[in-house]
Amino acid sequence: MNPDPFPRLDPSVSLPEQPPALPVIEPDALVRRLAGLAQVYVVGGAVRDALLGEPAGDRDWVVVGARAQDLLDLGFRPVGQDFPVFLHPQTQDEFALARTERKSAPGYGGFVFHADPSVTLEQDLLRRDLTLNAMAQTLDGRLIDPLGGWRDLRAGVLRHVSDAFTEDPLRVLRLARLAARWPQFTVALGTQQLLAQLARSGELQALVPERLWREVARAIVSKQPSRFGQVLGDCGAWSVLLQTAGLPEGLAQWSLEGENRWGSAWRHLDPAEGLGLDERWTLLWLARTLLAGDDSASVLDHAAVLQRVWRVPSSAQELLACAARERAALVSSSSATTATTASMALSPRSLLDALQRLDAWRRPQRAQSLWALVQHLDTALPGAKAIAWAAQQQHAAWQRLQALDQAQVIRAAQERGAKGPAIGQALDAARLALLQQAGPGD
Ligand SMILES: Nc1ccn([C@@H]2O[C@H](COP(=O)(O)OP(=O)(O)OP(=O)(O)O)[C@@H](O)[C@H]2O)c(=O)n1
Repeated sequence: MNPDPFPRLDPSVSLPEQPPALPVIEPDALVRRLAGLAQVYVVGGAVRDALLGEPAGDRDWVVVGARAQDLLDLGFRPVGQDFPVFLHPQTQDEFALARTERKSAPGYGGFVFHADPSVTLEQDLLRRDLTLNAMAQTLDGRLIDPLGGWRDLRAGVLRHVSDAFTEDPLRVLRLARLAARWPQFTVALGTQQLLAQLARSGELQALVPERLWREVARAIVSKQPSRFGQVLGDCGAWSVLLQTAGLPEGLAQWSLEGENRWGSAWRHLDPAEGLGLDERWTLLWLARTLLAGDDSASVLDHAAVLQRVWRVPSSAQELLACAARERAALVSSSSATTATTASMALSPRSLLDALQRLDAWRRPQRAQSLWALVQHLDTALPGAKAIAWAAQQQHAAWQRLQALDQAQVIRAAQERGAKGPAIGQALDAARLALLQQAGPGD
């Protein structure tokens, strides 16, 4: 039997029985005026993070006892028509009228809101995703926690507030992303069932690519990214998301024939300190490619399609494309695929070709990213040693070539009457000569 690919980290959150005092919020003039005519509360992640003593992100507010016109009169800006959320004109904080909501049709548009001054804070908290996100605080620092958010935070449990959790498929990804942020947290049993239900429901197909990618991206750079993959894999959402983006079923499956290739690929990201989003994203796919064995050629092609569907930023797309090209070049060079590193010394010509493929002179940062990320591949994976070794040689060649006075080479070529491509050829020859002096794989 395979060892557990996801050993739990030591619990790092140890919280007292009673919630700590929350900071008093000093309202600005506009919030003070609003608080003069309605009750205002901070809700959601800002309260949760303050209780954990973690740096808070954006502040979201709930306003009870006001009408949309009251906020408009004060100068708040509506975020959309018929949606009871407004932006503070200076801080850009979101101020939402307390509301209840009900799903009336599949997809994103299908919500009916009910926001009027009679909706209470407790009713508003009930429509939220997780208990630990359904806490509020008053300006003077009083915690309002009718749904057991503190209890679950202390116990390290990600628990849905109500069955309405399933009304928004993004919540699957939000939950998985929070699990990656606090890897020691568990998912409550009933919540696991709702995740699986959502994965089966067809609702994940309606996710807007930008929102989907935003969650994936945040998870990839969080504390233990493999927990994100694991939570999505366990509930079946991962395969649905990949298949929706066009991956064939066999490649999209979270685990196959007793093997969990996706799980193993995600695990590469856990110790990937020092790597940014683009590098980690590429590492995930490269690891999955090497784990694919015979199917490996198609994995990176499918990745290229998926990242267009998910609107992955171009810098990440380009890095993955570089990895795909380098891998193809290595596979086609038979010496590089043999098991021993001694036989994998790349010739000066092939090193120079690789630097050109990587466009290393114009995009040195991207080449460095590729060289760095492949060092995180598990060397037990077929082909991983060859890739890491090739990257080291390319990096060493690149460093050696920094000694070349390119301006001088260009001047000398011009003095000989060279123009256009001939100058490029002169540079190439000078670089090759320098690498040859140093010897292959030196
Ligand atoms: N799909 C969603 C998105 C948000 N919320 C609720 O709205 C709050 C604010 O959402 P958002 O600002 O997107 O996230 P936070 O939880 O505040 O913070 P994080 O950035 O960690 O997600 C959440 O805490 C949660 O109560 C929800 O119930 N369902």
